[in-house]
Order: sequence, then C-alpha cells, then structure tokens
Amino acid sequence: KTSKVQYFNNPMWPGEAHSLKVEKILYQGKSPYQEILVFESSTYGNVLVLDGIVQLTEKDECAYQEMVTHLPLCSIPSPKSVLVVGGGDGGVLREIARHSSVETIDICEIDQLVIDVCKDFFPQLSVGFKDPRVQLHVGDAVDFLRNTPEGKYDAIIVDSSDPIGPAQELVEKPFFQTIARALKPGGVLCNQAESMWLHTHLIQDMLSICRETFKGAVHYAWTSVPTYPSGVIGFLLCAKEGPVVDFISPVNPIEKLEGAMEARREIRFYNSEIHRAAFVLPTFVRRELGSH
Ligand SMILES: NCCCCCc1nc2ccccc2[nH]1
Repeated sequence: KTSKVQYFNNPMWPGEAHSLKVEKILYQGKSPYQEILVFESSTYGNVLVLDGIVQLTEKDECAYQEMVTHLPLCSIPSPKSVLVVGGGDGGVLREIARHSSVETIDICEIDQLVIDVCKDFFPQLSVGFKDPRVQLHVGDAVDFLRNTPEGKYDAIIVDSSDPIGPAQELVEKPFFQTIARALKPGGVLCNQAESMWLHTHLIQDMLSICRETFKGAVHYAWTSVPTYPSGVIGFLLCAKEGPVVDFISPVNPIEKLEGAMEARREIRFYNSEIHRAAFVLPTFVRRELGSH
C-alpha cells in the first residue's frame, strides 16, 4: 500500500509528487497552525509530514540538522548564546548541544503539538530538548525577536518550514532586520533556503534582502536530502558585520570539539570538508544568484 505524500498542486513544487511506502500511520492530527502526520515508512524510518510536506525522516534528517547547525556554529570561534527559530522536532537542539562553548540555547517554536508529537515518535531528535541549556518559548518568532534585546546572540538558526503557511513572514525583510538587531557584532544567521532546482527566484529575493540587511558575508550553501523534493535543500549564511566571518572554511572545526570522539561518533553527515564543499555552487546557480 503506498500513499502519495506530496500532491501535484503544492505551489512549492508544482507538477511534482514524491512517494514513500507507508507501513503504518502512527499519528494524524491538526494543530491551530497545520496538519500533522507521522508514519512508519518501509525504508526511511519514521516520517514527519506537515501540511502534506515531508519535514524529516529518521534516515536522512542528519544531512539537514547537522548542516543547518554546524555551518554557522563552526564558522565563529566560540559560540556562547544561540537562538533557534522553529526546529520543534529538536534535531537542531541536539546538534547545538555538541558545542561545549555554548552556554544558552533559546528556541522559539510556534506549534506545541509538533513538539509533543516529536517527543512521542522521534526520540533521537527530541533528545535535544533534554539539554539543560535549552529554554523553550512557544510562540511567534516575529514577536519573540521584536522583544529580544539588541546584540543578544552569537548565532541564530531559522529552521523553518516553507514560506507558505505559518512560516510566510520568516522570509520578509522586517524579520531579517529583527534578526540582525538581535545578533552580537560578530554574530551569524543560518536559515533554511529552499532548493536551487526549484526556487531560484525565492532565493534571489532572500539573498538581496540579506545583502541589504547584513553588512558581512552572505553566502548560499546546500546539502543533499533524498526525501526532499529535488533531493537538495539550501541554506543562507549571513554575517552581521564584515569581514571577520567568511563561512568558507570552518574556524571552529567540529573535529576539535571537546569529547570529539563522543560528539563525532554520533555525527553522521557533517565534517570540515563537507563544510567547504557546501558553498561550491553549480554554474547555473552562480549565474542565477549572481556569484559572490
Ligand atoms: N525544518 C524543515 C525544513 C524543510 C521543510 C520542508 C522542505 N522541503 C524542501 C525541499 C526543497 C526545497 C524546500 C523544502 N522545504
């Protein structure tokens, strides 16, 4: 029995649909923000679907969670305070916790039901919430950041769903301005930035907003996630001020993390070479994004 997880009319990837074989539906529900589905797939472990869009599978979540976290955190010497916007599954928290320099981890997730469901069905992601440095704020990140003091964070990670639905306002200029204000002078932002195969217009819009808002380096990076439409997803890395951070080579290599053996053993995707490679772009992307 297979069920089409993606529908042909999804505006994010019109005309495309992706299927995973469903062994068993584990949870179906609706929060005030989105429909939530969890099922056991035949070959990718448990799968989390929000409004019909695959958010993560147990098999390939590492590619996304590790890259969205370590690309920014390994690009600054000693991150101490970090904010996660979205990320209710806990995977980014799990990855941040590997950085012993980090002292405080704030997370602002709008949907409590996503957090509860992931605690039940994705224990190896929601383990991130157990770290004593984590402070959970359930609510709208736009309000949260408006009330955040200036210069509070070394790094902000926007682990959002797509800009259709609850995450629409997370790609607009005012939001990026509140992020820039909340960052410390040497601070960095990393946010989910769609697919180079499907969304170069959206990426161009985000890039130009970020180049106006952040005075430092702004680069696009990408990774492979087989269960995402087009098989890739990208990230926008922005430095609040220049020229200290260039992102291209990790100044805080993951291999040097204290207790590296422990931390590295659990890491399944990210390493310092993959970090460098992530910023290398295909020719059509350089052309369309205006290679910087
Ligand atoms: N926090 C999960 C981030 C991914 C959300 C779902 C998703 N999957 C995608 C595939 C290609 C481009 C953008 C995408 N957005």
